[in-house]
Amino acid sequence: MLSFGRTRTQPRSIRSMSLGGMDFSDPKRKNNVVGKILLAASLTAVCIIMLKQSPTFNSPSPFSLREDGVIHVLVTGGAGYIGSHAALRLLKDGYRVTIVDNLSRGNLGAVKVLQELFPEPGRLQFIYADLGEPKTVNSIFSQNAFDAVMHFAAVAYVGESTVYPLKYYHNITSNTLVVLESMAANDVKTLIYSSTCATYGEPEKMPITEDTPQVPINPYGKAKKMAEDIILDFSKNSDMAIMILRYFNVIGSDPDGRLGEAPRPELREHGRISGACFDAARGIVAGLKVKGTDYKTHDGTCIRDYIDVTDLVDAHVKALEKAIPGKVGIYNVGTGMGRSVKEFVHACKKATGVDIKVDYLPRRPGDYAEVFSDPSKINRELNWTAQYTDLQKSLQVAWRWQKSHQNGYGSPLVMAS
Ligand SMILES: O=c1ccn([C@@H]2O[C@H](COP(=O)(O)OP(=O)(O)O[C@H]3OC[C@@H](O)[C@H](O)[C@H]3O)[C@@H](O)[C@H]2O)c(=O)[nH]1
Repeated sequence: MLSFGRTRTQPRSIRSMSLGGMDFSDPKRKNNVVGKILLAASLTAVCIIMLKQSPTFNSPSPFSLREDGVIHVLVTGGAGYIGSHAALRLLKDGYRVTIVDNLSRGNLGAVKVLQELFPEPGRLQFIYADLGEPKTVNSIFSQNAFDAVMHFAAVAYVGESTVYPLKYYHNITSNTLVVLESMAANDVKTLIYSSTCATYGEPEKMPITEDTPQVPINPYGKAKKMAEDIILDFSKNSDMAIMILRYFNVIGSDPDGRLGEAPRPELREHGRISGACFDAARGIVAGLKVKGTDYKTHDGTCIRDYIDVTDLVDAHVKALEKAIPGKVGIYNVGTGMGRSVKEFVHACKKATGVDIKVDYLPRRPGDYAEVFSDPSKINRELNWTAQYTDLQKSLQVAWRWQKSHQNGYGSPLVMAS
């Protein structure tokens, strides 16, 4: 039985939740008032349609009808790549899940997939909201009895963070503060926080342990480090159970092909290496741009530790199960193996069967030469070990989804059919 051994006042219905939490901070959208209004109108329509189709819509909210002690997890960013995979795993394991997402980076189509897999009343609810709005967030918390929060929602491109640093500090650091304040105000006792290897910067010694000094070198890593610091300071006078997971480079997708990674095409220039390789393999872009060949590594390209998303969400569930009140656990989540960008591209060519054209460009601002993890602490303390360590196989699985979803989930604001 998934229970935290405590009873809470059961939540009221969320169906009247405002749709006002939209993120218009993207500089490209700023001056487009008409665009904002149209987007707001279409999102409102789409979300209402989705909620009407949702098994959780019919009143009263099934979430207010259950007294069965099932653990209720708030998954922020649950429409995104990692968040949706985590929500799938939680639902499969019998948890009750609420996804909060502003759809600025995530996809409604991913939520629809989850709803179709778990249509039973009281399993999954979706709330469209922006974590940058404290009042909205607090009302979501006060209307639901969350037992735990997995806080994934975040912008997460190193390159983009160097161009729009304020967006990163706001979206990552400030929004984490909002979530933490709402958790504290509503007595939510467990937090699993998505942090990153980017908080370490460019350490002199490899592999990276949790004691390696954190000296981030880009706004993304700095914003996450600041969020970690806020959480750590808060924890000193709190009985909240907290786990901070520092991910290395996440790849792959659901082995059963239900979910995948669908980054925004308009952010392609900032996108991660896996998406860039797949775009090149599909011929959507002319070729892959490898950014930097003069690093002090064995082949001149950056070295990263690629962790499969299935392993990553497993680490989250283990962290949730083993979180201890009043304590903070900090863990690297990686394979312990470093691979260069050139090695990654080679694996991607094999996985896709496409001889991807490669162009070599200068370094990307904010990049560090080499990071890979020492995962022994999480192996030992959470009994977690990466299982999907064959890079080519992980990329093959992701490529299958990419090929069968040429347009991702379709428009991010509509449901996959
Ligand atoms: O098109 C591309 C994209 C990326 N790259 C290179 O590939 C390497 C990996 O870059 P990615 O953008 O995929 O990933 P990063 O290492 O910058 O950060 C990533 O890992 C840590 C996570 O927490 C971050 O959210 C994630 O963005 C870098 O050397 C980068 O310069 C290219 O050569 N071409």
